[in-house]
Amino acid sequence: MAIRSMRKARGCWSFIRALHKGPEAGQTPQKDAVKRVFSGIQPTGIPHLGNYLGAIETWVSEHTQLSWILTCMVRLPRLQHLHQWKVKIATQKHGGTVGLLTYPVLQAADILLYKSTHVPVGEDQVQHMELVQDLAREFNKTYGEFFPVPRSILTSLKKVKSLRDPSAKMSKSDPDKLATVRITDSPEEIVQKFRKAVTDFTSEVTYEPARRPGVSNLVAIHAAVAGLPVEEALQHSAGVDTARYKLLVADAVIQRFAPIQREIEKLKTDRGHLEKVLQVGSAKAKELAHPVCQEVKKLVGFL
Ligand SMILES: Nc1ncnc2c1ncn2[C@@H]1O[C@H](COP(=O)(O)OC(=O)[C@@H](N)Cc2c[nH]c3ccccc23)[C@@H](O)[C@H]1O
Repeated sequence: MAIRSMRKARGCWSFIRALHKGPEAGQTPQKDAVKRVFSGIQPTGIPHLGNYLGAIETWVSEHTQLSWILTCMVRLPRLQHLHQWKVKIATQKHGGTVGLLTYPVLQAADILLYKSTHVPVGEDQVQHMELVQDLAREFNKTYGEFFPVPRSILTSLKKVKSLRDPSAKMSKSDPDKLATVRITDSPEEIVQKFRKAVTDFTSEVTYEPARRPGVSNLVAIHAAVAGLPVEEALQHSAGVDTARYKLLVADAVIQRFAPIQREIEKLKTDRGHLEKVLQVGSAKAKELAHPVCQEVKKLVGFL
C-alpha cells in the first residue's frame, strides 16, 4: 500500500510518502517484518536534480504533538551543534529562530509518527537522521521498546554538487540560477546549465572527486541518471572532451526527466485528481499516525 499525504504547517509543505506492508501502526518495531519508508522535502522552490537523485527517486499531521514531546527530550547543545543549523545561522544577522533550531526535531516527529523503518535521504540529512535515531533510542530506553530505530537509505549519488561550485551541494536556494538543474527545466535550460558547468583546464574526462571535483560531478550525475556504474559512464566518454561530455550528460538528464515532466504536465491539468490523492493520502496518514500518537501520550503520562 502506498500512502501519500501533504502537510502544511506554518507555511511549510512537506510531501510524505510512506510505503508499508503488513500490520498497521501501533505494533512493536524492528522485530516484525514491517518495512515502512518515509521521506520529505522542504516546501520552497522547485525540486532539483540533487533532490531527485538524493531522495525523491526512492519515494513518492499531527506532528506537532510528538514534536513537542521529543523537544523535551533533547538538550539545546545537541541542536546547536547540527551542521545545517550552523550553516543557516551564519547567513542570518539575528542569530537564528527557535523554529529553525527545533526543525530537526519536527523532522524526527515526521518520521517516528509513522514508525518508519527506512528513510531515503541525501548525505546532508544523515546528521539529522542520527538525531532521529538517538531520540528513538532515548524514548525506548525511558518508556520501553516502542519506536523502530529508522535507517537512512542513501542512493548511489548521495551528494549532487553545484554546477557552478563543485565544492558546494546543489541547492534550491542557490542565488546562481546556473548552479541548479530543476526538475521542470526545459531541455534548452538544461543544456545551457551543463554547458556553463565549472570544470577545469584538462579536456580529458576522468573521475577523481578530490582532484577534479567539477568533471567528477558530471560523471557522477551521468552515471546516476543513466543507471550505470561510474566505470561504465566513463567508457561512454572515451575520446570525448569535457565540452562535448557536458552535452552528453545534459542529454542523459533530459532523457531521464522527460517522462517525469510529461507526468507533471498531465497532473497539472487535473487538479481534482491531485486534491483527491492528497485527501486520500492524508486520511491514510492520519489512520497510521493516530494510534501511535495516542500510545505515545499514554506512555509519557499525558493520557
Ligand atoms: N545536492 C543534493 N544531493 C543529494 N541529495 C540532496 C541534495 N540536496 C537535497 N538533497 C536531498 O533531497 C531531499 C529533500 O531536500 P530538502 O533540503 O528539502 O530536505 C529537508 O530539508 C528535510 N528536512 C525535509 C524533511 C522534512 N521532514 C522529513 C522527514 C524525512 C526526510 C526528510 C524530511 C533530502 O533527502 C536531501 O538530503
